[in-house]
Amino acid sequence: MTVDEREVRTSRTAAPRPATALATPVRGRAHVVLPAYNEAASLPSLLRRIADVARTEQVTAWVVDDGSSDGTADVVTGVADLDVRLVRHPVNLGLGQAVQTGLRAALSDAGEDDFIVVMDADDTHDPALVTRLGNEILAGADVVICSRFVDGGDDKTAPLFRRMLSRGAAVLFRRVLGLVDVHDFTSGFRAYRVSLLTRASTHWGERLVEERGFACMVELLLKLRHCHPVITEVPLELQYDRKQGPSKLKLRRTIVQYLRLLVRDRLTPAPYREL
Ligand SMILES: Nc1nc2c(ncn2[C@@H]2O[C@H](COP(=O)(O)OP(=O)(O)O[C@H]3O[C@H](CO)[C@@H](O)[C@H](O)[C@@H]3O)[C@@H](O)[C@H]2O)c(=O)[nH]1
Repeated sequence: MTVDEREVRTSRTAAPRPATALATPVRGRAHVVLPAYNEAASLPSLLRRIADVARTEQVTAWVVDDGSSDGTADVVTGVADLDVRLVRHPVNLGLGQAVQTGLRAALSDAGEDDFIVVMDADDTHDPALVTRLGNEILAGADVVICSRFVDGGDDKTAPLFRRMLSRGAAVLFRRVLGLVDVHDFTSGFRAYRVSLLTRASTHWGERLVEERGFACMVELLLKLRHCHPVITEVPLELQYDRKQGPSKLKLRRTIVQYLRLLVRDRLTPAPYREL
């Protein structure tokens, strides 16, 4: 089975896209947002791998250095053959704020045919998938999730307790939210159509991402779902064996954040009204 023949699912809740008979879709630039906290050891290798993708794709990488103390900002400069932009938080504001900063920076520069990718900066995500993500967006997807939990995806290189957390969260969110076509709610590797993020960002402004930690990925999906996006998934083989140093995910804190997000979504629908 080739990669392209592997499972790709489309959200059943998606509203039909209006006919754009006269417009020929154009493959735009990939804006790759990399939220980074103390990733000086991993970023050089990751940026080189993104530069390889930039041989065949138009790519801008947006590194958001979130108050790192290990010289993360210093390793970002001077990557050959890659357009890299650095945005810095003077102090650590957390993953959620770094994602929001990166999305806003990329949106301010992106054209309507471009697409925005968010991926981890720890070199465990293969940037070669960016091409596949662009194809999915061109084919009509609004959100593309790189999923560990569809055919062809896996997270077997990750520690057992981390795998249990991600799978448990996926089962819980699918059941409670009824988004049955999404299999990996917490993946940090995704692509978004620019017009979708612009709409959501205009609506929510600074509140687009309120979660500070890893729950921000789920929060974004919950908010975007009110725009009735077409959501597809492509398989992700997590390359956790490339990781330098320990995970920054705090297990108990993240479980609490996931549960709080679910309760808030169920009990207070007001901020999540239709867009
Ligand atoms: N800017 C910023 N980035 C942060 C912070 N904490 C973590 N990150 C960034 O978030 C990414 C993931 O952090 P890791 O510490 O590498 O977590 P992981 O164990 O690889 O997380 C895996 O599981 C998560 C939950 O399922 C997934 O969300 C994630 O994509 C990945 O698969 C990295 O790019 C890391 O720099 C922070 O405070 N600020």
